This record gives sequence, structure tokens and C-alpha cells, in this order.
Amino acid sequence: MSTVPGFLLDRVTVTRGPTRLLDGVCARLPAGACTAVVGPSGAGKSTLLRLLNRLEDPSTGQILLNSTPLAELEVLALRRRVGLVAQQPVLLTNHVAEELRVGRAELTEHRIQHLLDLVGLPARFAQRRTSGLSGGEAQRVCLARTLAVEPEVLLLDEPTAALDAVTTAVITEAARNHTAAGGTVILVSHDLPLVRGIAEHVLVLHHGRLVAHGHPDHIDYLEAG
Ligand SMILES: Nc1ncnc2c1ncn2[C@@H]1O[C@H](COP(=O)(O)OP(=O)(O)OP(=O)(O)O)[C@@H](O)[C@H]1O
Repeated sequence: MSTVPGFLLDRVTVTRGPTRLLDGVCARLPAGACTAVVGPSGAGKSTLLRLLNRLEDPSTGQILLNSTPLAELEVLALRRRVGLVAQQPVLLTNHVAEELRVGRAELTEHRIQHLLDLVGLPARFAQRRTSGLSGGEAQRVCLARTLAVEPEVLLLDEPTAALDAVTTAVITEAARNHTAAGGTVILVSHDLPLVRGIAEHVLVLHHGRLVAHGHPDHIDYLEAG
């Protein structure tokens, strides 16, 4: 097998009972770029994303990261390299500063201030209780918590769905900054203007199958949106 930077999906199938959520998907998700995964509801987009940090495993086929099978990597170590920002923010602690230290206990005050700044939250938010945050603020804290671990890959699962314009702009900027710094972004989104704005590469799924891939300018699915 040749060395392929980024993820390589090799005939990946995911079955649940009689249902094929993904069906023989072969794809490359290049390192250092933003790849968007698009397609209609139920196409298997979130399932694909969840495979990339092993929240799920393929039923058959395999996934390689920089030519190493994910199955050979220790799961927690993989999740530090491949950070997920989910559609619904899930906060795990009572205070924002504590939340940012979930994956990196030694985070300094200075670094916490920097992370809050990156996600457009004022410094005083470090002392805020997580229970009082708005949906957009909670999503930005989740993004900061993921960035705190400095993952090489950022998985964004519908991160801007039903959020305010400021939060959407912050997440878009974070995705751009991540690839500009050499990192990899995999974005699942129904927001086709967002996809056109930040993705260099698009995968189109339909009924669990990869039906098109390439540059956003050459993807009919984006034109229809
Ligand atoms: N555990 C499961 N058992 C059976 N079917 C499942 C299971 N998990 C997901 N599905 C189904 O698999 C299909 C793919 O789900 P997935 O969440 O990956 O789609 P999606 O493309 O992300 O959809 P959306 O855009 O609506 O979020 C859906 O039809 C879903 O209902």
C-alpha cells in the first residue's frame, strides 16, 4: 500500500442489521486541506465522520491515517489527534476554564485566554458556569476545548446548524486557520455556501455510496444548492 497523506477509506461498509449505512466507500481525504462531506439527509455523512475517530468501526473495509490502519492505533491517542466538534454541544464540567482543560489538564491561564479569544468569547468567560451558556456560546466552548488539544484533524459535524451568525463565522474562521496551519478539516454540512467557501475537496454521499468527489466548482450537487 502506498503512502497516502491524510485518510484513505478502502471499501468501507457499515451495516446495522439489514441496513447499509455506508456501502463500499473508497475515498481519499487529503491532509492539510478541508474536505466537505455532503449529501441528502440519511446519506451516511455523520456515520463516515464517526469512523474517523473511531466512535464507530467499519463492518468491512478499512481506514488508514497517513498509511496506518486506524484499527492499529490506540483509540484515546487517535482521538487526541482527530478532534470532533459535534452538532449539539456537550459540556462535561461546571465551569468554562475547567471545560477547556478536559483534554489538557495543564492548560495555563494565558492559553485559556488565547483559546477564548480564538472562538470570539471575552476573557471573563473563563469564570462562567457552563450551565448558563447560550447554544452558540456552548458550541464555541466545545470548539475551544477541541482546539486546546491541538489535534491535527478537526472533524466538524454540522457545526453551524441552527446557530447565530457570529458562531458560524467563528467556526468558519477556525476551520480556515486550521488548514492554513497545515491541519486537516473534515466538514459535514448541509450549508452549501459554507462548503463552497471553505472546502477544497468535496465528497457526495447518497444512500451510503460515494457518488461524486472533487473540487467544489465541479460538483453538481453544490450547484443545485
Ligand atoms: N444504529 C443504527 N441502526 C440503524 N440505522 C441507523 C443507525 N444509525 C444511523 N442509522 C441510519 O443510517 C442512515 C445514515 O445516518 P447518518 O446519520 O450517517 O446520515 P446523515 O447523512 O449524517 O444524515 P443527516 O444529514 O440527516 O444528519 C440514516 O438513515 C439513519 O437513520
